[in-house]
Amino acid sequence: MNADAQREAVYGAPPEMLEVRDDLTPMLSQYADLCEEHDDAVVLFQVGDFYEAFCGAAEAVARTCEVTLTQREDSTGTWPMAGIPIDNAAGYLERLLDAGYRVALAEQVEDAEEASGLVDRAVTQLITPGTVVDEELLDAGRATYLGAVARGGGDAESRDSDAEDDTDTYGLAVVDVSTGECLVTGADRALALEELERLAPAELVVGPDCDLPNLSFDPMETPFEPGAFDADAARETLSAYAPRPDAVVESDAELRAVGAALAYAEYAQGDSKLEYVTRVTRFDPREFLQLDATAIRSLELFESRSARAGSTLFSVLDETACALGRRRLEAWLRRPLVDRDRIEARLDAVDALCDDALARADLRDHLSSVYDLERLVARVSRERADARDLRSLKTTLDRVPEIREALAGTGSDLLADLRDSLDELEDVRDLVGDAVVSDPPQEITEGGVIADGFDAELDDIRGTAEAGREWVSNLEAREQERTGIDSLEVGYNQVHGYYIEVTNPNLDRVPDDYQRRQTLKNSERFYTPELKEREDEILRASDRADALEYDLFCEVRADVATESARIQAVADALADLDVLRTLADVAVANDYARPEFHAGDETGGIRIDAGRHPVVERAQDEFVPNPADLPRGSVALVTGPNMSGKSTYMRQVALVCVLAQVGSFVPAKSARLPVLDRVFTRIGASDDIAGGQSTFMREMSELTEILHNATGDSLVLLDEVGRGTSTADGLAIARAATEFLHDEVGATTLFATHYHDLTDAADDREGVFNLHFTAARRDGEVTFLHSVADGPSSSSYGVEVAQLAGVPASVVARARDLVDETETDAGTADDSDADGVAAANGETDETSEDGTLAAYVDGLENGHGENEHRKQGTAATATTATNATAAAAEPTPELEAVAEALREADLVDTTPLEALNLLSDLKGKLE
Ligand SMILES: Nc1ncnc2c1ncn2[C@@H]1O[C@H](COP(=O)(O)OP(=O)(O)OP(=O)(O)O)[C@@H](O)[C@H]1O
Repeated sequence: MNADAQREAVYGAPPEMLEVRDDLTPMLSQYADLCEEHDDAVVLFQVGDFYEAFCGAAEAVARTCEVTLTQREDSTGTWPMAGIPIDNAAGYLERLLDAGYRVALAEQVEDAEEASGLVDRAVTQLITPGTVVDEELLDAGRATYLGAVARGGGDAESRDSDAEDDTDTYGLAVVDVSTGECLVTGADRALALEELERLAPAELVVGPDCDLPNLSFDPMETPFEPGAFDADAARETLSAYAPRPDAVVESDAELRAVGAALAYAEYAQGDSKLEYVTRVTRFDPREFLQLDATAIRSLELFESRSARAGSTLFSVLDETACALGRRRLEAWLRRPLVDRDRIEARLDAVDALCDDALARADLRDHLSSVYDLERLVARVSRERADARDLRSLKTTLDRVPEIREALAGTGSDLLADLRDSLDELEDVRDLVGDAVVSDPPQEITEGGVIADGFDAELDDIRGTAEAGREWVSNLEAREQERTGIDSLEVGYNQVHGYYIEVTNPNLDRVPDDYQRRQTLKNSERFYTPELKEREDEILRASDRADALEYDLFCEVRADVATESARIQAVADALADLDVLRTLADVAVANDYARPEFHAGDETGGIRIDAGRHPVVERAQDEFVPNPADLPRGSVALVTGPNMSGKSTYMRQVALVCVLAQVGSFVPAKSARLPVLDRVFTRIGASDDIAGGQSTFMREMSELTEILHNATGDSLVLLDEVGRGTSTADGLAIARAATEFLHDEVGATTLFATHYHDLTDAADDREGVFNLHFTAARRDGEVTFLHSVADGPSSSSYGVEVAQLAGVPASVVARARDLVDETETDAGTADDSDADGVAAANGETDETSEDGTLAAYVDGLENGHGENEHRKQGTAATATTATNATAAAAEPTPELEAVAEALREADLVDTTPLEALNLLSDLKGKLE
């Protein structure tokens, strides 16, 4: 049984219970019913302070949560049982979710003390990765989406079977059940899938006939009634959230997707409308800079793949003061803009804040005491908010006037608009302020929640209780006087209530109206009829007060819930403000510059003066800024040795563009940019290996994506494309792709390559040019300069990298001889101009054709230092080289062993780091 099947096996009513169904105790019968109704989840059944599971589900819960498996015995049998405490259920629920279970919480929905017979229970909440609302299970900095994908155009039969996949429309909708955010979009299959990857919902319901490939993220796929995807059913669901459902969506597929997403969200929340979903927002993916999952990953926006854990663009930018801002920053980074006006509006706002340190500091200060309003208001609507939540709402609203004040002097249209949309919500604030005490208890059923003066009846009841207590507190003195017993005491305990305590020696002086309550070793406890009456009065009043307080609290909460839309609008503005002030803080702290965009009718390229990589610069003592001047539609071929800075450079150009379109300042002295429609990346030959596809196949399908979809407004980064096959084929593919991108697509392209021969492509196309990174070599030591220069690279420094890695001196010396021989034979030592930096420094410069370690090894394998592609062109030279090598030296046994290990190494899939490890192993072998 696979893991999914194993999980599903414990869903539904336990078969052993069904066998004795009619004989089950009422409680277990209720359990079996609920399991049958919710046969897509583990039902956790509230029994007092615990959630219990039985039979197979109990075993799964015990195993997953590491709790004891016990038994419940009754006349019908012995049932395995496992329970988790309700008070700290979150950690256990998280374990169940992590293990891939879906959980249905069956809670007691009536007061156990008031129930006559069996307590009523119902499933109040389904807990799955996409529907969690519990704060402890949510990531504060990320939206948790549940997604639905639907395919348009009616059912499968009526769809034109000859139609191409991408002519079909797909709809995609996501709902964040914890905040009420609801987004819907539609596009052709490819674009919709790309958007799906970008939104990466934690859970997915998939409509009929949808054809989804393997996704790069791992959502829980939930089977959900196909009927929810019917257009009519979907329209019906959506109409509860939008008065004119067809005006919200633009296609049948979108309607089906958003209808199903909302229906599933409702189902998960106990089949009720989600009042806090106050807006369904439709967007077109083309309204944003399209970054597919590969680009998001390879640009390391949110996840770092290097050893520098945590070093992502997001982590560099994340100076947000509150969770609202953190989630908004994430959303902005995932979807940079393409609308020039909106970008400029954000940039104006950041600019204004950069100039106003005081406003920035004030905003940060106020925003840092802002609670997660979106999730708060959702809890209020779901009737899950407690008194502390309402106070947190008030604390947040108290900050609004101050935030408006801090914005008063800042001159930007966007900031002014945001300031205007900061409704101070005085009515809500005053209501909560008047109703709820300032430091309320966690429980809302045990009193102490509602403030004095809020409700006359409550004040009256409290007055009665208070008067009773005062009477009691004076009783001691009165009774001491009446009885003459100075040691007489009045006390209270939970079990017996109020009492008058008299020590044994004084018992003879006890008046007649004293009635015995309790006998202790040295004393007796009494009560009087009057004391009993007062006690009942106090207790009645407290009970009534508690009940009334609860009712009043629920009324206040419901009143606040009716203002959800207004509160959400404030949350929205606060989130934007926090991101804008964060971007300003980051810009000032890191010396970023405001980017400029080419005017509307200009079609300029990318021009960056002294650009830096925002993440790498943080990890370096000294980062070398580099310029970029990439005319629109040009292809820059970037060569240079391993470790010289090619990837960093290419990524930094892309990151500057992405940041600019987010509305952020950029790490550069200045930048003049086009508005890009997409950024494509194909980076690293051994990256992103998807199951079932060879590295090369994967590489080629990504290349295909790019060649098909890039436009003249796109930026394309290619790193070592073609390396996964033979040199001749790889070079040919790289060359053809370069020509196609230049001639047909017109996308601005940066292409890092070790194929030196590719650099010739610059000779016959004006828009193709060479850039290179170089290193300085002095006394056999190599230093990477990390600065970009015009023209192709001429030196590989592969031997120096080997030396840096600790390859034995004899091997390094031999390799150097081989390189020298190759260069002499090939007569290619004409590169002094190309490596201008090194030459200008008076350093020697050496050349090889191909900078990869693979090429170096190829040379060894062939018994000479020649490369395959070079051999093809100059057979005569190759012969000479072979002779020269043969004459040079007899290989020693150590070298033979090294050569053998190298022969066996699969260099196609070898990363530079692995290569260094390999070299270190070889060194070990020789030693
Ligand atoms: N401009 C720079 N200033 C300072 N250090 C840099 C710069 N660019 C890169 N580096 C440093 O050099 C290291 C290697 O850079 P990078 O990975 O870009 O090289 P590469 O040429 O792409 O190498 P490979 O061909 O092996 O992939 C980086 O991790 C960084 O530490």
